[in-house]
Amino acid sequence: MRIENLHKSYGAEEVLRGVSLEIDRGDVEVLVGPSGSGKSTLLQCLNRLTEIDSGHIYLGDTEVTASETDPNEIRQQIGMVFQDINLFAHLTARKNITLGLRKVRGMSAEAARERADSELDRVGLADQADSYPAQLSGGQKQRVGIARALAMDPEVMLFDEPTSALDPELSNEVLAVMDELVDEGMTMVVVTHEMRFARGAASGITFLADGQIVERGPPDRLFENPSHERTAQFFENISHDHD
Ligand SMILES: Nc1ncnc2c1ncn2[C@@H]1O[C@H](COP(=O)(O)OP(=O)(O)OP(=O)(O)O)[C@@H](O)[C@H]1O
Repeated sequence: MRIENLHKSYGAEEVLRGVSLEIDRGDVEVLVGPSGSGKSTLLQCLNRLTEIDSGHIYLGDTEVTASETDPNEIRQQIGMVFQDINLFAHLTARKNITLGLRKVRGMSAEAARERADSELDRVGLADQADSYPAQLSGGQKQRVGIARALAMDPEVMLFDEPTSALDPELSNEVLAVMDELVDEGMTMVVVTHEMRFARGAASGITFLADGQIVERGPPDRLFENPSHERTAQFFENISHDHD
C-alpha cells in the first residue's frame, strides 16, 4: 500500500496532516501514538470507511481513493477488525460469515457454508459455528470478526485495537490468531497498545502524534533507540502504564 500526503479534517480540527507511508506486501505495520493522534482515522481512510480531504492511497496499481473506485470492493480487499465486536446478535457465528459471502460475493449457500467453516477452523472456532454471539466470549467474538474479514480473501487486514476491550487471557487468544496471520505472510496494519505483539510481529512501527508521522522504523530501533524525544517519552509512558 502506498499512502501519499493524506490530509483529513473534522470541522476545524485537522486530524491527519500530510501522512505518507509505504507498506510492502507481507509487512506488518504497527501504528502507535497518543490518544487522538489520528491512528484510527488513518486506518479508516485506508479502506474508505472515512473519506480523505486530499492525498492518495494505492493498493498495488489501484487507487483506493479514486472517485471511480468502489468502496465496497475495496472493503473486501482490505478487511477490518474493530475494537467493538460488531457481530449480528440474531445470527450464529457461521451465519455472520456466510451473510457477506452470499450477499456480496453471490456464493451458493453450500459454498458459503464451506468457506465460513474453514475460516472458523482457521481461528480455532470450528466447534462454535452454531453458537450465537451471546454464547461466545469476547475473545471468541473477536475471532469470528477476524474469520468474517478473512472469508473475503483480503489482500490486507486492518486491526483497530482488536484486544483493548478484552482481559489479558482473551487478548492472548486473539493475538495468537494474529500471530498466525503474520506467519502466513498476511499484510497487516495494526493499531495496538500490545507492545509485545509489536515487538514480535511488526516489520515497522509508525509513531504518530498530532496527525503527523514523527518517526518510523523497525521495532528494535524504535524501542531501543528512538530518534525523537517525543517517541522516547511515549514508550517510557506506556512501559510505566504496564508496570
Ligand atoms: N467521526 C468523527 N467526527 C469528529 N471528530 C472525530 C471523528 N473521529 C475522530 N475524530 C477526532 O479526530 C481526532 C483523532 O481521532 P482518532 O480516533 O483518529 O485518534 P486515535 O489516535 O485513534 O485515538 P485513540 O487512541 O484515543 O483511539 C480526535 O480528536 C477525535 O476526536
